Amino acid sequence: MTETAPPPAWRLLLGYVRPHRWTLLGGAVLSLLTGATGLLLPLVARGLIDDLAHERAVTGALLAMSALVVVNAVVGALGAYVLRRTAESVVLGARRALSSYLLRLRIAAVDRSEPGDLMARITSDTTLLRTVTSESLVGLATGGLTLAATVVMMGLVDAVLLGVTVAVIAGAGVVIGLIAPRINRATKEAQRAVGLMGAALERVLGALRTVKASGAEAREERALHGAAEESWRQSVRAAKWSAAAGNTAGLAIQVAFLTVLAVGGARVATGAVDVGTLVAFLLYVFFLISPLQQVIGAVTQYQTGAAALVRVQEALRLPAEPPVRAVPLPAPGARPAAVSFRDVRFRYADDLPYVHHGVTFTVPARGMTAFVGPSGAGKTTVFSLIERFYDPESGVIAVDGRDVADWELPELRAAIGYVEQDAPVLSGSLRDNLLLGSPEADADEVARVVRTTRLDGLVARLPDGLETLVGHRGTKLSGGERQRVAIARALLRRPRLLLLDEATSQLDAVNEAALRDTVADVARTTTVLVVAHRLSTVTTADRIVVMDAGRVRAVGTHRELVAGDPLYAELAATQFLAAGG
Ligand SMILES: Nc1ncnc2c1ncn2[C@@H]1O[C@H](COP(=O)(O)OP(=O)(O)OP(=O)(O)O)[C@@H](O)[C@H]1O
Repeated sequence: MTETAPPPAWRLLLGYVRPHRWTLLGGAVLSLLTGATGLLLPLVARGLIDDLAHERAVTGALLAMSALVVVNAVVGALGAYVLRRTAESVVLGARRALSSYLLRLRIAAVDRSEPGDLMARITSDTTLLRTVTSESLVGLATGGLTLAATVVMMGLVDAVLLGVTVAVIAGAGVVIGLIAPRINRATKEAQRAVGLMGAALERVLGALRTVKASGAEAREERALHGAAEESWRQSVRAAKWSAAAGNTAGLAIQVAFLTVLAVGGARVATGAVDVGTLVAFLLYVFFLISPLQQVIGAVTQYQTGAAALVRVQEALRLPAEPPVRAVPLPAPGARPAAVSFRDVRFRYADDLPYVHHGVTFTVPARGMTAFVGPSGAGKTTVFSLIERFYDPESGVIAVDGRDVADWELPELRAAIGYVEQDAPVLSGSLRDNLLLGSPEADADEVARVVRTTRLDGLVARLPDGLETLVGHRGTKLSGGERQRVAIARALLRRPRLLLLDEATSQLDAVNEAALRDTVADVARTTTVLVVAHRLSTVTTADRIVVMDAGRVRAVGTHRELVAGDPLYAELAATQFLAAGG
């Protein structure tokens, strides 16, 4: 992977804001208008008092004042709404981009990340873009404009005093320049701690039963509290520097006021300027307070947003698969797929040992092939490579004689039905789970597959049938039921190639026999690869591939291998039999 320097945060921010630039501009104009109508009010009030003093009719002035008040309130509310809405749209844009991207992440990237941290980046970090959009960008624009206008006015009044003021403000700028990176760093650390907390939470909630059964609540609690406290500590640090930055504005104005008073007083004494000019100038110095505060606020807010943006961007730089386009599933009766591995070498990461040291085998279309071998031999990895969850370092993996690297990913995966060893079931209804990989399957097909996987008894028993919610990760189902759901889900895709990573845990004898018949039936029309843990599976297989320590050591039928391969003979005698085959 070539590493290019990440673009600066402001560029990233503009990227997210660009689609909303016109509404943002509209919001900024509305808030400027609100300010302007507010400024007009004293003028109209002065007119009203004038009218009263000269006993003129005040109706006009009263109407004008009322109109101004109403316009101020309405435009103010509208402006706030438009800005907030735009900011929410920026957050939405970032969340959509990030969630689409996370779904496309390469499995290797997910292996190296913490899901809880990625979740925090989508939820918590993107939220920080809200204020940076509505306050920072708009504050910088409106505050900057007012600041520039005031400075121009000051220049018209007296250039020397302007020089004094600008020098003081520049000093404040230097202080802010020193403080801003600290806010950025502290916010980044605070958000990192939020990510750690997400990861710690995910770890606990993903295995709450094990945590409880291990009596590990107190230790896990300490880890969670530690992350929460770290986030607090860093947020407080950021708050401290933000407060210091905020006060710099007030301090700069006080210093500017005193310096202008001293220098201006001296200039009045020498007759360079008159008292009126000095007073006018001092009034302008006070006018500076609000825009200066706005600009400094914008700078500090920006640091917070920039820190979050960098974290969002880090996630967007993880290796991902190309965007997928929907492809149809194989038509009923589509021909089964052939699979071959030629001298495949693979390791999960550059710093990990090789898992495949030149794996070679050929599986013809149709029929059942079982992979057996000691734990860790690299059997499941064969499936991961066929699905292209990972790419081999060398060698060729071919489906239908075509290198999987040349297949379009969605097309390759559409041809395959994959049942993982731990048979994951997603939260939602039973129907959602069955139709996950084949949303278009009709009721008859579902009913047929439910029958062949012997889920019909379960469905009949459940009060809501297929609509029953299965709970987080399918906790409301038994282990065996989860396996059957996973198999049914894969079968509904009418795969040309079925990858079945047999669970090491047992199904009950009746269900096991039924599923064996189903898989044997499927193997008549489809290519089935099974990572086998049961003797009953290998005895029905057309061929068996024996793997050991990342190599294929023998291929044959059960009868041939029992006679010809000592490792297989031993596995068959111990492991399979022990597993209840
Ligand atoms: N995502 C991963 N990242 C790093 N190493 C991995 C990963 N998955 C598996 N491994 C390692 O690769 C090796 C082979 O794993 P694999 O799951 O292919 O074995 P297996 O033969 O299917 O074992 P079992 O029969 O126990 O399921 C193991 O040593 C394992 O520790």
